[in-house]
Amino acid sequence: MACRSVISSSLHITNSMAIKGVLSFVPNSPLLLRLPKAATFLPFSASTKPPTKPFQVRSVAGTTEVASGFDEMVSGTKRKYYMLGGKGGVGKTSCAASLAVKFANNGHPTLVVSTDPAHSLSDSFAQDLTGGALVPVEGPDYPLFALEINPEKSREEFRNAAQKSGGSGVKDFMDGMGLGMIADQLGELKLGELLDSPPPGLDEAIAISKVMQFLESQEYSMFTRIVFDTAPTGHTLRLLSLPDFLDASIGKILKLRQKIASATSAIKSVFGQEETKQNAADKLEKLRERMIKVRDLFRDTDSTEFVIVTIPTVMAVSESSRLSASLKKENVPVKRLIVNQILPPSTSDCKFCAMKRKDQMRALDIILNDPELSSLLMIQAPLVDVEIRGVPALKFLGDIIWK
Ligand SMILES: Nc1ncnc2c1ncn2[C@@H]1O[C@H](COP(=O)(O)OP(=O)(O)OP(=O)(O)O)[C@@H](O)[C@H]1O
Repeated sequence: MACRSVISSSLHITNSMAIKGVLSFVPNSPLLLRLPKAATFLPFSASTKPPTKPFQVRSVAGTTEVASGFDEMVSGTKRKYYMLGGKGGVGKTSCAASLAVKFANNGHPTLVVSTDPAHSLSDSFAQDLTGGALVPVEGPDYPLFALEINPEKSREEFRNAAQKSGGSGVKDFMDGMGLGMIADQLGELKLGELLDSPPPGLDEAIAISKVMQFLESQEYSMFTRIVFDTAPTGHTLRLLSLPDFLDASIGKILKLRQKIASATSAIKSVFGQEETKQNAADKLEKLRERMIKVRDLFRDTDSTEFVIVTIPTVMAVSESSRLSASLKKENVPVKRLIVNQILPPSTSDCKFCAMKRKDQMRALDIILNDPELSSLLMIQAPLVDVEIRGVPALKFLGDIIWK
């Protein structure tokens, strides 16, 4: 009974949404888009108390809507990086994919990359993007390519290669992955020995090394906008603090190596061991320096921006606030906050919708009073009444969010 009432309420949400009918599926035909001539829903219904701060200036809907600053995001031909991140399931992929489509429709050859081990870019574009290579996305005016990096699978392949043909297999595999640099740096550390207990964060190292590949290789030089659909908050922060993580991992690697060395060769001269360790340390230090270069790039306000995506719930807002604080601590530029899946005011007597929206308004109020989040440009994205899949739907969402 309870279940039935939720289902009927959900249907009610769909029917009562002010943007209902904007996206409609016709069986056996492509997605039809009927773009609204003018958005008619207002940010607040009479039944919900508006947030205490002047919310309208940041509203996506209604007459007082303010742009997300897309003009600034799209201007200039110098390469720019956008990383979208936040709590799991809030709509990071949809927002990242819609931004990539928008860039590609506004003159930028664009690459969208997923570093989330649980990829959903393929689902979002309704296209198979797996395989770890660049895949062209059909539809936008300018080239749009997508890349899903699967760090866990890569590690598995790495392990297999090592088991099959020892050191050279590892080297070949790493070269193929664009990781030759890491192989060179770590070569003397006998990576095969470490595979049974890979240092924590190897996944992130693989992902970041792909980023380094973008920066250096000719193949990627055409892209003037690179959009990252990042893994949920925890992973993102580890990725951003990679040089620190490497410091810790380097320590672990050297300790492990020391253990192996003392167990297998008790008679080695102390001098010889020290020398090898010193070489290894030097090489790892070089690797760390390269990672620092990447870290600096991600902290470069001219070329990089981290966009936090959230939904209007207290839990998601709390996590976003912590993420914003951590990013600030890491000196990563953050300007925009997307609040996704906002319900329009209920135009019916649906109690569920009214309650839900009231809750959402409270969460928006918390954002506006949050010391970490209140200074960000808040972009509101409505909950739309169909799943956002495929380029036309992403274009539609992008035209709402990125103005
Ligand atoms: N504004 C919206 N209106 C309606 N549905 C939405 C909206 N934004 C996202 N969705 C839907 O919510 C689901 C989750 O979205 P998405 O995959 O973009 O989230 P995510 O944060 O990337 O998730 P994950 O952390 O699992 O990767 C998808 O089915 C997507 O179509």
